[in-house]
Amino acid sequence: MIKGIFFVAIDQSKPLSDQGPFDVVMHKLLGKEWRQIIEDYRQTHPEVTVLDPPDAIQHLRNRQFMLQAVADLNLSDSYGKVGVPRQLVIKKDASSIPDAVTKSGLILPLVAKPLIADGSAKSHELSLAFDQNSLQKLEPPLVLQEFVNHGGVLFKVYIVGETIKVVRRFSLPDDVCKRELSKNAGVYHVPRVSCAAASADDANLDPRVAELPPRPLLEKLAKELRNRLGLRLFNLDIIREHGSGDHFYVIDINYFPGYGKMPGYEHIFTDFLLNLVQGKYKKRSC
Ligand SMILES: Nc1ncnc2c1ncn2[C@@H]1O[C@H](COP(=O)(O)OP(=O)(O)OP(=O)(O)O)[C@@H](O)[C@H]1O
Ligand SMILES: [Mg+2]
Repeated sequence: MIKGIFFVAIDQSKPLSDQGPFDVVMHKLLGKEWRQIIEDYRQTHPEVTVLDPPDAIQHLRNRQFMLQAVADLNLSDSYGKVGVPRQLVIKKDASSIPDAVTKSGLILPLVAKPLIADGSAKSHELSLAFDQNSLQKLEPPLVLQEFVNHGGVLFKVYIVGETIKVVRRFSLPDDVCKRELSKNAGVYHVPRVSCAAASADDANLDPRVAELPPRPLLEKLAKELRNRLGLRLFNLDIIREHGSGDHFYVIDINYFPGYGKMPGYEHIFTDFLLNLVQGKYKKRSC
């Protein structure tokens, strides 16, 4: 029987005083970091199932390491290839960026992403740098990623245990660089396009852009990443390189994404939790 489910979520964009009562009590009374709180709770309550280990969740908060598992996997089969954009980490000193970019061989335009992605608004403020001079206007610590042309469509792949759901979303258009360059050279602040409620499902899109990634490819990718990341509840943002047909890039991985936007989430989640409990009981009775 499921007695209760606690999803411990700390909203990093708000001060602790504005958090829900559970988090505040935990923090204020114990004065500990959230990971330690869960670890301690797990030790003293062995009957409780922790859905995903705190350290594995923490790993996804750093964009330097977030996509490493996908790069290591280097997935390529008859259905397509999955990689990650080439990227460079800049920890400090904005004036060193132009040189570092030249040495790395990265090709402009570059997407600049804050190094830490912790759910706060600031950590999701992205910029596009079009020219060498504008690079020193960026604010480290950050990750610089090559912009991959992808036809303005992104695939959000939701993973809940062994279930996968894919939805199409609008993304940055390929000509954003040309358009912004004609207005003013420099740094363009990227709006949070993929969070917009609008789905791209009904839009009149070029079928070569809109076609979902092949199911067998996604299944293989999800299975491998579940194991490599050690997580069950996450999503992948995937784009298809424009004109490549079957070359995909994972550009972002989020832990416990907004599942409310995943079609059929009520049933999927209920089944996931019930399977978990049944699995636990089976183990106990063996
Ligand atoms: N390497 C890239 N090439 C092309 N477009 C990119 C690239 N990286 C990011 N983008 C665009 O920027 C958007 C946001 O990037 P990303 O998902 O990495 O950041 P985020 O902070 O997690 O944003 P969000 O929370 O909106 O997903 C993507 O949805 C996509 O439109
Ligand atoms: Mg994203």
